[in-house]
Amino acid sequence: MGIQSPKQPSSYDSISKEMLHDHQKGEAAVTVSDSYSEWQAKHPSALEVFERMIAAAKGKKIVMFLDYDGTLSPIVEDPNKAVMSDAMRSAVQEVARYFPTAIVSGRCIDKVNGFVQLKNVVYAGSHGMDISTPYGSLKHQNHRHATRAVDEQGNEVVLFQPAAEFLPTIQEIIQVLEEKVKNIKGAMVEDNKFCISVHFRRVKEEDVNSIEEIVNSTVKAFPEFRISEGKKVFEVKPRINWDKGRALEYLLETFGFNNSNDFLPMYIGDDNTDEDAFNVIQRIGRGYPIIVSALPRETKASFSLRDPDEVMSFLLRLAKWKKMLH
Ligand SMILES: O=P(O)(O)OC[C@H]1O[C@H](O[C@H]2O[C@H](CO)[C@@H](O)[C@H](O)[C@H]2O)[C@H](O)[C@@H](O)[C@@H]1O
Repeated sequence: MGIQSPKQPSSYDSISKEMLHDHQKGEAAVTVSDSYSEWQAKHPSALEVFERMIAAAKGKKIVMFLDYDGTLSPIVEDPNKAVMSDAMRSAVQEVARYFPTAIVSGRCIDKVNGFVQLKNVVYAGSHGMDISTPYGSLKHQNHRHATRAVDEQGNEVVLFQPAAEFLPTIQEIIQVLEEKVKNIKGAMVEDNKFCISVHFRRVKEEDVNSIEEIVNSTVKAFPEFRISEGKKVFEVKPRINWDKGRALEYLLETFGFNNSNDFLPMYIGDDNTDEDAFNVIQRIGRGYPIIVSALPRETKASFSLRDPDEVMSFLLRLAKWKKMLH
């Protein structure tokens, strides 16, 4: 780790069961009883410790990983309207001018690409189960699930899709779920290509249990799938050993950092699935895991930012610092 990171709370795994029953509170995270300032003392604001962070990063190659929803765009009622502001877009573009940058989202790649609309970043969709990286300029190894392809813009890319074999079953599950939730007002099934999001943000409180039962009973018939919970959403994913943490490792290797010791990954995210990436950064013992949260919560992140506005300030500051060094 670049600078002394504060002592971490108990393991993320041990809290996941509790999370499954937390949806009535709304955000599927385990909140802690600390006040925000007590919590921040354990997870200092990345803006407040910025100078120390960059001092420790000197001479190291920062690699930036950014989650999308709740990090680059605020959480909104309608998932289709979670647009990113132009100001945030320029901040990400600026950061990506100086550091290899990846957007790692639960959304399918096409959707997140449509929101972000930047060419100088790489995209990992479906919680890291769909990674598209430009062919030729990066250090691709021989991976079983990687194939060369041409994307919609005509660029040669390498697609890494470890859950490709599940695509037909995912479509089958989507049909079943859509049929079953169609009479529950506000419920929405989102096709994220290699995973499915069943949203209940706009569902009446008394109908949330019915949604949970529908998801549980549907997925029971497909034992090769599992359910996790995010921010007012149940997510159905293939039961494979792949997550945002594994995606971070794959991307570090593809960016060419597997045999080097002068890189420093920064990962900024707000959701439970981002904890897998925070865990990897803690395990490799280098880098800055930063949680976006306006509430104290259990996390493996060492640092914090309150909301997407603070994320934007942090990104701009980082780009400005690097620009001044040039
Ligand atoms: O990994 P992420 O990029 O953070 O994506 C996680 C999920 O985000 C989206 O849902 C969440 O944001 C919506 C828009 O603000 C909100 O309406 C919803 O309640 C949240 O759960 C997205 O729609 C999901 O597909 C992603 O998996």
